[in-house]
Amino acid sequence: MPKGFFNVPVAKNEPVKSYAPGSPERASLKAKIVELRSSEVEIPMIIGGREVTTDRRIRIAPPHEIKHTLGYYYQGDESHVQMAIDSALDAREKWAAMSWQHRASIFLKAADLLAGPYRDKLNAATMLGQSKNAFQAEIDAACELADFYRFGVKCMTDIYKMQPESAPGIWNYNEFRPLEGFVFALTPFNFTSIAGNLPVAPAMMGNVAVWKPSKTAVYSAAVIMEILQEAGLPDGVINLVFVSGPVAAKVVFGHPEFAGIHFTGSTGVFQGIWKTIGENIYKYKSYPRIVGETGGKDFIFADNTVDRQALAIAMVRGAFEYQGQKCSAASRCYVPESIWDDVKERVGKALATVKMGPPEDFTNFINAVIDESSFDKLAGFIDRAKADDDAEVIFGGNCDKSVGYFIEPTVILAKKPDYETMVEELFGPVLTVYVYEDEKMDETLTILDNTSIYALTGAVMSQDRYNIEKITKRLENAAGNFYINDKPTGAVVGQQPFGGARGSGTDDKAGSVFNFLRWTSIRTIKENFVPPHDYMYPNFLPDQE
Ligand SMILES: NC(=O)c1ccc[n+]([C@@H]2O[C@H](COP(=O)([O-])OP(=O)(O)OC[C@H]3O[C@@H](n4cnc5c(N)ncnc54)[C@H](O)[C@@H]3O)[C@@H](O)[C@H]2O)c1
Ligand SMILES: N[C@@H](CCC=O)C(=O)O
Repeated sequence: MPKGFFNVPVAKNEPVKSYAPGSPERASLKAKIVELRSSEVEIPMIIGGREVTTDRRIRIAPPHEIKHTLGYYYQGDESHVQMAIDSALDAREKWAAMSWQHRASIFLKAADLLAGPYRDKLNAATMLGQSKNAFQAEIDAACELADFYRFGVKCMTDIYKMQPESAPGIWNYNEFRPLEGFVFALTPFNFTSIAGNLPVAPAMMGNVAVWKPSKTAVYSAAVIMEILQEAGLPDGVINLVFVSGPVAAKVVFGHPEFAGIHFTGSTGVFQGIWKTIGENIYKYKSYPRIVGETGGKDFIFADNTVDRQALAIAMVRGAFEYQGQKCSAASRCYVPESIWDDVKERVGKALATVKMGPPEDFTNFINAVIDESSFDKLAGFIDRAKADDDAEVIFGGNCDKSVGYFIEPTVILAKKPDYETMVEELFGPVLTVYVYEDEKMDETLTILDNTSIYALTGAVMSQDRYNIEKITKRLENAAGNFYINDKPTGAVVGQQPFGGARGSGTDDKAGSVFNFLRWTSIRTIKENFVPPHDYMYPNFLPDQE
């Protein structure tokens, strides 16, 4: 047990490196990319700390160069999920009993390893495996993941400090127990940091986990696991399996010791999971914690006082960084008629300079979308917009999957506010603009609020403080992360706790104390120092004559 009340190192955001021409980090990252490209890796599952292979070897290719082979991973089946659960439960007692400062040390060390000696490897794996440019890999894989681990330790200790009052003669305290059972971390392809955070946040609170990453992010997941093992994570605390979602779901959600899910991904998948958990509720020892951050239809709303150049850049960066594959990406924009021609020209000017191609060429802003099914889905929306009277493709619109899954940054002008690309999450480099009549601002805000099922991120852009205040209030429930005069992407751990409501998730705010509270079951203990020796209250005594 700890012999002292220890302060943890002060959490600070990991500084973002520039990768500018001539910088040492640029040379070192480029060398790592060459190294990773030149050898094919074999990626096993990691169950109970052991490497597990199968006879199903799946090829991994960069989305931007589908003929190149980065390596292979081994696909498991139901037996591997069961094995992962068994290993997690075997590790549970010892891990749950470990002093919190030793748990903290492991994750602080992991943060330093990934921000230091592993920075290039994790960034390069993210660039090659998920087709991210150097800057986008840096803010995600290196910085956001290091932030998740360092601020996670702060969250854990802030929670441990949450203690009740004690009246004279008694002592009350909260004990923050891990959940009884195992946690399932089910992670998406688009953020290496999210994948690395979802199994770790419960583990920091003393839980054990089964982690199933997206099949299109196995390459970087393996590096995260390597870092955690090097940081000293004991065997079985986090078990990495490569199986399909439904296979994992079948075993995990039928298990009596299933204690919680930490999910990030699409809304439909989360709703299906919630339903399955509900149907199985009688099987579980405890009520499982259900934490899910899901889809978005994120917006920018501008009025006619807006700084037009700032709006145009927010549209381009907010919609097209990482090919729009951020849950936070601006995908619908409302612009008043009086300024639209000017804004359109500025957006067009910026897009004319945007380069598209593989991330190995650091001058490319746009890389490929994640896989063929995403490419086909996006191309379908764009083709329909080209043919539809209710829409017009005003920029981009070309799609080519001959070398990799490339889709030009595309802007669609919607002639009605509920055109399909104003409503549905596309998850790609497609921004839809609706031009409203200046005098119909209030009506347009109502439309915005009612157009989609989501409420993840949104931005108001204006220079009129009355409008900023009014719109911020009016759209109170339209976004869990709301921005004023900024793009709606790029939330930083410790600064903008992240998560949405409505169809966008349970809004438990990843990387914050609100999230960490979900991974503990509090036992409150009361000790009475001098217990009474008589059952009588004073009022039972007879009146004195
Ligand atoms: N709100 C947020 O914080 C946030 C952050 C990142 C991504 N996202 C969302 O994630 C989505 C993009 O990521 P994705 O394409 O990897 O999501 P996805 O829902 O397709 O997959 C997420 C995970 O669920 C698994 N899965 C898929 N179908 C399943 C099923 N039937 N049963 C069990 N598991 C299943 C996948 O294999 C993957 O590991 C977008 O909708 C995006 O908005 C949200
Ligand atoms: N921190 C990121 C999270 C994006 C999720 O996909 C952002 O705010 O853009």
